[in-house]
Amino acid sequence: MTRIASDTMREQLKVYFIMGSVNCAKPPAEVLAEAIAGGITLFQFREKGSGALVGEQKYELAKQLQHICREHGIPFIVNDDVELALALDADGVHIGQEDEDARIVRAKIGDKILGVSAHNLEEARAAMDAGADYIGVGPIYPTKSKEDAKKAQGPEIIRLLRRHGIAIPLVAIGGVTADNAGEVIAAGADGVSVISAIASASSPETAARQLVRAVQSSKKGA
Ligand SMILES: Nc1nc(C(F)(F)F)ncc1COP(=O)(O)OP(=O)(O)O
Ligand SMILES: [Mg+2]
Repeated sequence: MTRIASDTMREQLKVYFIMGSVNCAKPPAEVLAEAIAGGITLFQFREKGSGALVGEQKYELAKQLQHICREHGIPFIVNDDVELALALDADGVHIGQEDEDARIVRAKIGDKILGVSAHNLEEARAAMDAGADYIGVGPIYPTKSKEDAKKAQGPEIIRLLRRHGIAIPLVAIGGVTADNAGEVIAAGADGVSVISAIASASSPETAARQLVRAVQSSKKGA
């Protein structure tokens, strides 16, 4: 296995759905299947926050969601929990600044996809040096999906990183919706990552489809 090519990573980042059981009004498997039908390009299992599953229940839910992703050719990324990602042979992991060191995680996961959160130029450069395949930048807008989220920075942070030569695949996260996705792509993001915009929607399929359209039309306009 070799590391994912940047162009392939950029394609996969287009509409990146992140979810766990606490984010879903309907059964998570149903929400994920609908999101995939709506055209999401990547999925992250993020079982976190008050009421999140742990242990065997968390493992079983992850396996169930990974199976749905595999059936539809959608890469399955695990948030934070590197051991779970290895146990499931997931396609990759996402870690933040407060999680395990990126270099150590890269050594553990070999050529699997490694995503790293970055909030500024220094963190973005460090993530690249540590071998990240993409960076998650945000929160761009205020978010209710992450209890300890930092202050929203707006699309300007994306423009700043690109202006300083940060060319790595980059996904914007934090309060992104179909209404603001266009300005995030125009600022230089390769894709958008969402939790509640899809997970809390009455129709996750429609919500995903609207995000896909918003990203595609912004890229066409580029
Ligand atoms: N989970 C994430 N996924 C992304 C992605 F790029 F994938 F969109 N970007 C950022 C985060 C946030 O990661 P982190 O700062 O560790 O907080 P948490 O573990 O609570 O999510
Ligand atoms: Mg984390």
